[in-house]
Amino acid sequence: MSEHTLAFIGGGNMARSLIGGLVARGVAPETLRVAEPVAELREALSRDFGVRAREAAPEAADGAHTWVLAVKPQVMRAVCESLAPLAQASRPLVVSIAAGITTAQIDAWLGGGQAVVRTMPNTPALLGAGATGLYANASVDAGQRERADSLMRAAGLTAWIPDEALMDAVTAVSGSGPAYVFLLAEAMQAAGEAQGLAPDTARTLVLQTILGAARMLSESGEPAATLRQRVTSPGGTTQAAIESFEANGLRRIVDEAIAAATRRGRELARGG
Ligand SMILES: NC(=O)C1=CN([C@@H]2O[C@H](COP(=O)(O)OP(=O)(O)OC[C@H]3O[C@@H](n4cnc5c(N)ncnc54)[C@H](O)[C@@H]3O)[C@@H](O)[C@H]2O)C=CC1
Ligand SMILES: O=C(O)[C@@H]1CCC=N1
Repeated sequence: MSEHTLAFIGGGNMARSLIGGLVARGVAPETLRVAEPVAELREALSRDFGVRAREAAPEAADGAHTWVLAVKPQVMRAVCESLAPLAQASRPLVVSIAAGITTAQIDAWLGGGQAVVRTMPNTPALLGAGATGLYANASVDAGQRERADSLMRAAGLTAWIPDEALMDAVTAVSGSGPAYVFLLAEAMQAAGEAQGLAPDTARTLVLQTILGAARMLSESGEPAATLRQRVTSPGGTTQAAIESFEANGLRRIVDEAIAAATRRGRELARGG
C-alpha cells in the first residue's frame, strides 16, 4: 500500500475543487486517483490536473492509503457497501465530505471498525481559500487526524468540531455559504442594472465590492458590525439601505435559511 496515495471516490464539483486545490499547492498528481462513472468528468480531471481517473470505486481505492468519499449523500450507502471488503482488508483512513451522513453510518456501511473523519469543505478550496470543518470518530488516531487536517489545509482553513451533531450547522454556514454570497452578488448586480448601470459595470463593481469587503473582514480583525457602521454615514445612503434590509427582515431571512439547510442535513442522514 502506498503511504501517500489518495483516492477520491466521486469526481464531481467538490472533488474537482479539492483536487485542483491540492495540485495547485504542490501535491504530486500521480499520488491522486479518482473514481468517477461519467467519462467526460474523468477525461476533464485527467486533462486538467494529470490525475488517474477510473470508472469503478474499488479500482481507484485499491492500495490507496486515504479515501475521500465525495459522492452524493443519497448514493453513499451503496458506494460504501461496494468498498466494504476492501476497507476491511486494508483499513484506509476514510475522509467523507458528504452533507448529513454520519461517521457511524459510514463505519457501519464499510463493515465496522474504520477510522472515519467527516469533513465539510467548500468550493473556494479550488483557490486554497476554502473553509473545512472536521470531526473524527473514536477509531481515528493522532497521525490520521493530522493527515486529514493536512489534506484539508491544502484547500484552506480547517476547524475541528468537537460534537458531530454540529456538523450540520457547519454545512449550513460554510459548506453551502459560498452560494449565499453568490446569490447576494446576483441580486446586487440585478439591482444595479435596474438603477441603470450597464451589466458589465454592475458586475465589475459588485465583485470588487464583495472582494474588498471580504478582505476587510479578514484582514482588519474588526467585527463586521464595526466595519458596517463605518460605511454608514448618519442620514446617508447606506443608512437608507440598511434600514430597508432590517425592515424587510434580512436577519430573520438568513436565520431561517441556515436553519433550513441544517434541517436538510439531518434529513439526508435519514436517506431523504
Ligand atoms: N458542491 C459543494 O459545494 C459541496 C459538496 N459537498 C458534498 O460533496 C459531495 C459531492 O457533491 P458535489 O460534488 O456537489 O456533487 P456532484 O454530483 O458534482 O459529484 C458527485 C459525483 O459522484 C459521482 N458518482 C456517482 N456514483 C458514483 C460511484 N459509485 N463511484 C464513484 N463516483 C460516483 C457522480 O457521477 C458525480 O460526478 C456531496 O456528498 C456533497 O454533500 C460538500 C461540501 C461542498
Ligand atoms: O448543497 C449541498 O447539499 C452540498 C453540501 C454543502 C454544499 N453543497
